[in-house]
Amino acid sequence: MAPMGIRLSPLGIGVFCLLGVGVLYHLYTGSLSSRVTAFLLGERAPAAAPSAVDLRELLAVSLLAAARGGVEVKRVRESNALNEKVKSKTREGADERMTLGDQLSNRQMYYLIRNAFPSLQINTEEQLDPDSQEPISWDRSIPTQISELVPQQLEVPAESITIWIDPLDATQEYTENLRQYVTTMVCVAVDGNPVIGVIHKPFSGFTAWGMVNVGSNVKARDNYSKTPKLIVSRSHAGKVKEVALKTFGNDTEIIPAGGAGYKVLSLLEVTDDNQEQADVYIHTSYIKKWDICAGNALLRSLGGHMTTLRGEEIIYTGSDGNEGGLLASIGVDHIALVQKLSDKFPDLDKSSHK
Ligand SMILES: Nc1ncnc2c1ncn2[C@@H]1O[C@H](COP(=O)(O)O)[C@@H](OP(=O)(O)O)[C@H]1O
Ligand SMILES: [Mg+2]
Ligand SMILES: [Mg+2]
Ligand SMILES: [Mg+2]
Repeated sequence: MAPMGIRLSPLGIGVFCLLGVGVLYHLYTGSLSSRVTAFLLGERAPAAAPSAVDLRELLAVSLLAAARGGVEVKRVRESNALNEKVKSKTREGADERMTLGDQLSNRQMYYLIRNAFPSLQINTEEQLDPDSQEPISWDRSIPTQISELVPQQLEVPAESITIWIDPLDATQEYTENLRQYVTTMVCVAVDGNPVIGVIHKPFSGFTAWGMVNVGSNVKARDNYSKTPKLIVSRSHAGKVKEVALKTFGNDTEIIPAGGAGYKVLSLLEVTDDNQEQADVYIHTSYIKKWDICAGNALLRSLGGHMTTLRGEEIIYTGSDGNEGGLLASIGVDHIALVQKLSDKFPDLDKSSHK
């Protein structure tokens, strides 16, 4: 009989003893004691550093970022207050322009991704003012088109990821009000390989995305011409026409167009008005990785290729520049194209076509 007339049931004693053993075990292993200590000291428990990131989440946030950036791009263009500046010169001496559209889109896109994934490496074209951060957040929802395609998490180590953002591709054409060429782009590279690409057209609302080995919302066309129609830069042409005509013949059709994103879309079956079609995209001068990474991932997700003119894969880590020119194709023999180029230009090297 217990004191003061309380009777302890044997079951109650058993449960109490088990709880006691559990508490002692947690204290011993330290997990509870550290949490109790943190609580007593008023500390917030540190969030576990996420060492793995779900690629489905990265695709979802990339789509949202491209769309949010696009809203700014469109709004600024429609306001007609572009606040255009020359920020620098290209190696060839052309003006590199930047507008309020580039800057505001950059801020939205960068902080949306940065706030959702603070530990990831993000490389974006425009500079950010650390004093005016954007308190934008992502609700972590994954669109059904993605979750249906990939029901399971696709985890990769956070350290393996590099994100490339082009907040406004075809700035030159944007300033000329050639709206069809303008895109916003996000790319996710894993160990330097382009894996997720998003290209969004702000003025039509069209978006193309692809994830390598997973799928895409667009397709390659059914047919590509054996005498390829080439698409090239209209504002940073360099020696591309000379190279194109000498390689593919003087009768080759060449389409000058703005934007690296736009030119990749021209190789695909795209249900968007104001989108020309071509068979091969060639660029002979220097170009930055944020201009080409999304298109590279998108093409790869559909079985296409984007390489240097020499056929080398482009690695999306480290320096932001691509030196070896660009050759992009799908549905044709890419190696044969590389061979054709090097037959005509045996001395084609990293510096000869800037
Ligand atoms: N020689 C060069 N040097 C630097 N950037 C270049 C370049 N050629 C093209 N680009 C960039 O690549 C993108 C597509 O160019 P183009 O329309 O001439 O094909 C543009 O991106 P932005 O508009 O994002 O700056 C442009 O600035
Ligand atoms: Mg660009
Ligand atoms: Mg840009
Ligand atoms: Mg630019």
